[in-house]
Amino acid sequence: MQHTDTILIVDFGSQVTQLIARRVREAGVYSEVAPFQSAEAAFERLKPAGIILSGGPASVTAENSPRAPQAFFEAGIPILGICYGQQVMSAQLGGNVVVSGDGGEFGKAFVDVKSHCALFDGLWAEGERHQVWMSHGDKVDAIPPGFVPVATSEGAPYAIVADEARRFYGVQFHPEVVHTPDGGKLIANFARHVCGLPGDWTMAEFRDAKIAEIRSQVGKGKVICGLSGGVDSSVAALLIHEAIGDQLTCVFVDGGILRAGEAEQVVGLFRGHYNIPLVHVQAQTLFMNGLAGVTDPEAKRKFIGKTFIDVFEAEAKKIGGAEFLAQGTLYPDVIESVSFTGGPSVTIKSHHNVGGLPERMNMKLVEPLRELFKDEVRALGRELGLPDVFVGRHPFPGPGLAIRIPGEVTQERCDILRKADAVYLEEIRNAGLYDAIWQAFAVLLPVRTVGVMGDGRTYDHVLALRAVTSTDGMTAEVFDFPSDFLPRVATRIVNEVKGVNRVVYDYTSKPPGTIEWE
Ligand SMILES: Nc1ncnc2c1ncn2[C@@H]1O[C@H](COP(=O)(O)OP(=O)(O)OP(=O)(O)O)[C@@H](O)[C@H]1O
Ligand SMILES: O=c1[nH]c(=O)c2[nH+]cn([C@@H]3O[C@H](COP(=O)(O)O)[C@@H](O)[C@H]3O)c2[nH]1
Ligand SMILES: NC(=O)CC[C@H](N)C(=O)O
Ligand SMILES: [Mg+2]
Repeated sequence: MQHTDTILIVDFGSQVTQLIARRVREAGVYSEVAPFQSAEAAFERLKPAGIILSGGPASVTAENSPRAPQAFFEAGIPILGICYGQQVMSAQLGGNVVVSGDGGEFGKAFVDVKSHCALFDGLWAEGERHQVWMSHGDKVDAIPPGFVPVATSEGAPYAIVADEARRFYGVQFHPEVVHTPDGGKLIANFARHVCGLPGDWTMAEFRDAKIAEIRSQVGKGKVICGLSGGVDSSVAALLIHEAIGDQLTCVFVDGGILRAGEAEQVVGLFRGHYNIPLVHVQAQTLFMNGLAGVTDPEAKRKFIGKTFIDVFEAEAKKIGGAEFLAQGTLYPDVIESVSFTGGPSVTIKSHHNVGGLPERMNMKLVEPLRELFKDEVRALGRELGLPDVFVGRHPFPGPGLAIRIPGEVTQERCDILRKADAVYLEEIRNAGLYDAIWQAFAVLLPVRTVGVMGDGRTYDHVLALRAVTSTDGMTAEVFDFPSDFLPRVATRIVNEVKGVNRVVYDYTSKPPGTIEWE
């Protein structure tokens, strides 16, 4: 893709680098992330109007720690260094970085604005104090020639530094995370005001650029698209269909780990709205047999990821072969499974469509949504005219009910969970709460407790209910139901679902919990 008006983000391995890209896109400016190892090539290709250096886990003080290409500092374009990015810029331009003796700053902090710089235009004024989010062990203790400190914090005398002549800025905190309330505006000021970009980039442009990219990747080849009926794969399928028309076949897999009525609903809705060939594969036996005896969450995920691919490959054969497999992979799937850059960030869980993929794949991947977050995909879906029933659906993970049954997954347990989950979702819809919640589901625990029903003793499963709000699935808050709601659901479930005699609610936010239990 050739873009003018681009910002290049150099990734040093931070867990939140893509959030920088997202904030820049929110400011109406296109941006691309490149790992520091290949940043020079990306620079040549994009000819960016500005550069942002990300945070990262390394210490600038360590031997052989990553550096930015020195030529970037001589290119005459604005640079914003964030955390590690600020530290590396300081080290490379003649300042100094030390490991702070008192262990650093982690979490909420405040900066005091000491003097003005272009990042603050229309936003912050001298003498004000603002909340930011810090996560650093090292700090800059001498700034390079040309820089002045423009804001300080308790733990970082150089919380924000600026060299207005060269348009270089460094911040020790993370403006890209929501816990820095004005962070998005600081990044927008950098992208539009400092770099002088118009801020007119839109999802419509993303759509056009991706369609061109898909055409050039696929050529005359055939594509199989794993379609779950979720918003991600539906958007991916539409985009690919716009690009290559009848070279595309969609495949919906029912492995017995779907919710009640889901297969009929998805296949019906999709066939009702679109004229795209859709194969409905019944693979319940294959999945259930393979899951027998598997209790480790990562082993479940890897088995499911591999089995999905086996099914896709078998279907590809039936249509005379397909060179490409399309998936609705999003950025959060990627960041939690593997580091985006192959760099040093840590694996949290193997999403079935990324870290759960088998090592040898016969088909090449087409993943047009790989850089996007869920709410951006929803915006793209609306852009493509996807009906609200698809756009507004709660996310549902590919490994489905299997990762909501800690311990062994059996047909019987899936059936119990399916029933309980359906009651919970029905009550949520009846209460008009579906759209206020980001994701809601039940988890069947491998724990039995004693109860009393009809004067008899019961000894049955515990069911946990979860509901969260979120914008992108990277962080989540517990949903606060009206006080009569959960008791009503609990009563219905215990009365209607044989095998469950106790219901509990999960109050854990993400972090420290994840949304799913496995
Ligand atoms: N039952 C399924 N059949 C075929 N492909 C699937 C199935 N479940 C998941 N996939 C594939 O795995 C990808 C990732 O799943 P994921 O759940 O993240 O996305 P989604 O289902 O499209 O959207 P959502 O996150 O809203 O549920 C999907 O985009 C799709 O390509
Ligand atoms: O397609 C998917 N394949 C997976 O393997 C997978 N694991 C988690 N999820 C979904 O991702 C979001 C974040 O979930 P976690 O906080 O549990 O990581 C939530 O929306 C989860 O439902 C998955 N989606
Ligand atoms: N978040 C970061 O970029 C941290 C930078 C560096 N590793 C430090 O601890 O200071
Ligand atoms: Mg899904």
